Amino acid sequence: MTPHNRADKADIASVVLAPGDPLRAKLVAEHFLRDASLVTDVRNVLGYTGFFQGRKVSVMATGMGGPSIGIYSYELFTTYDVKTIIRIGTCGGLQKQIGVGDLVYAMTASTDSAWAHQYNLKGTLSPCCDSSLLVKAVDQAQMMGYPCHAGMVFSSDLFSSYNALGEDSWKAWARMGALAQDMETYALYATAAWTQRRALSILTMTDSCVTGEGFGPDMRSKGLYPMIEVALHVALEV
Ligand SMILES: O=P(O)(O)O[C@H]1O[C@H](CO)[C@@H](O)[C@H]1O
Ligand SMILES: O=c1cc[nH]c(=O)[nH]1
Repeated sequence: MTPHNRADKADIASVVLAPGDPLRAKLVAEHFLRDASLVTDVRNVLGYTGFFQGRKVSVMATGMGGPSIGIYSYELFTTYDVKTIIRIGTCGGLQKQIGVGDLVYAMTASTDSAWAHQYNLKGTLSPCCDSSLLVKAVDQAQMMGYPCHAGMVFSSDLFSSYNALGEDSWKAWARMGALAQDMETYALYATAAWTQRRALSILTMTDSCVTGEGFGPDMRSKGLYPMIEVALHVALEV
């Protein structure tokens, strides 16, 4: 147990899928896992453990933003000895070739946060995903016929245009090649690096900053199924 997780250590699998939204964790447990049970609900941040094709898998929400996923991932990697976290998140699209619903794999993350200051590095940290997870996820998407893009994502402390620079705040990051914007990948990858564990962020592009297109309310759960399917099949192989 931790201040943020009431599960017993044995109740958390060695691989955890990690959406921001607690209700997405519930959806994965109810629609994709067998024999899933709720193992933690501290602060209504829901975590479940069940089985996917015979493999024990946990799915636990992380909340929104680096500090929030930082807490949950740190506790999972250390107290719970989790080996692999696969984030299943949504993102804003920063490039025109990325369609609404496409998968974005974060090879590395850039950030506007001060997250890496804690490590006292004499430079700039560019944390990256685990390459073996990335290769498996690319293979899975190709086999399943889901469009996917791999590259750098921008993990911000701020949601999209909710900031003083407003609507065009993402453009400098897009020019530097960021595929998409989320809020958690940087802190997750840095925490995985610090604890010497493995992580991959698989994101679904739900809101294009380029075109203004996005998922309607009905697609905000069903439209995430390809990402969930890919993540679960990657989990089978780790
Ligand atoms: O859909 P999730 O996983 O929460 O991810 C994205 O959605 C939230 C913002 O709406 C942020 O957490 C962002 O990173
Ligand atoms: O961070 C996010 C997540 C979803 N959509 C966005 O525009 N930004």
